[in-house]
Amino acid sequence: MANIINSQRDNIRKIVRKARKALSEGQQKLASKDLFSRLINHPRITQAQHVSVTLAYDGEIDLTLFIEWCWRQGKNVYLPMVHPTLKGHLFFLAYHPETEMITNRYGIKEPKLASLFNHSPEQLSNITEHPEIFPANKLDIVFTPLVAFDTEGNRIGMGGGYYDRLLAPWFEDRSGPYPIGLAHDCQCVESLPIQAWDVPLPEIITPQQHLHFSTQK
Ligand SMILES: Nc1nc2c(c(=O)[nH]1)N(C=O)[C@@H](CNc1ccc(C(=O)N[C@@H](CCC(=O)O)C(=O)O)cc1)CN2
Ligand SMILES: Nc1ncnc2c1ncn2[C@@H]1O[C@H](COP(=O)(O)OP(=O)(O)OP(=O)(O)O)[C@@H](O)[C@H]1O
Repeated sequence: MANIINSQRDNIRKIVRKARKALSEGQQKLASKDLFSRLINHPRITQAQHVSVTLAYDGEIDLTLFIEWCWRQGKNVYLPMVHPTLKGHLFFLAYHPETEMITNRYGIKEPKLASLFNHSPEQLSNITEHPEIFPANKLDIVFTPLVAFDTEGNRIGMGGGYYDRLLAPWFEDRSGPYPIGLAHDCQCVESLPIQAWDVPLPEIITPQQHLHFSTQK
């Protein structure tokens, strides 16, 4: 059964990734502008001080306009860094116009955490606190990337389990950072086959829609 679900999920990933990658430059630009207008008029977003975002990858919607607006507003912006040794875990690092960047194992740009390069693999596995790492539970909003979402707020991502792990405390008892999913409209499917660890989102914003879901455990 689990195998059937996994192959269905992989199929959906393949189809939706192809659809978003097929968007033209013009469609991407328009989508990015329309999403931007929605984001800057959202009360929870205008009130947030610490937000994590992502840099567009694999046809994802481009958040550059929004990121630059956050900087102008004096908000603190963070990007995920893939943990060098702990599988499936992310760190959040400050992102500003002068941040030195590197390309991670997936080909996504992320801030360079210079001092980490001096640590052994054993030391790296034990790092949870570090002056340059912003604690995830202090983020006001985690803008959550996704590959596909459905009409009940379920999402699947690229398959790393990074955001499911990160959002588990929020799902458990609303103790972690608040997630808002961001996507193109073409990433919506009718119904996703879900797994026990999947965290449904309370809100998903696309260029054309602002969806709210009542997510109960
Ligand atoms: N823009 C963005 N940044 C993000 C994420 C995301 O979904 N979008 N992530 C959200 O979790 C994390 C990265 N997660 C990822 C998980 C798997 C693959 C992946 O398998 N990519 C390629 C293979 C790349 C390679 O290994 O060379 C593939 O699917 O073919 C990519 C990213 C952190 N940063
Ligand atoms: N909270 C969790 N604790 C432990 N393992 C988890 C958790 N969430 C997901 N995983 C594991 O991560 C792997 C990938 O999960 P899944 O395919 O749902 O990722 P995804 O939703 O596509 O990725 P992401 O969450 O990064 O966007 C699975 O093998 C799953 O068991």
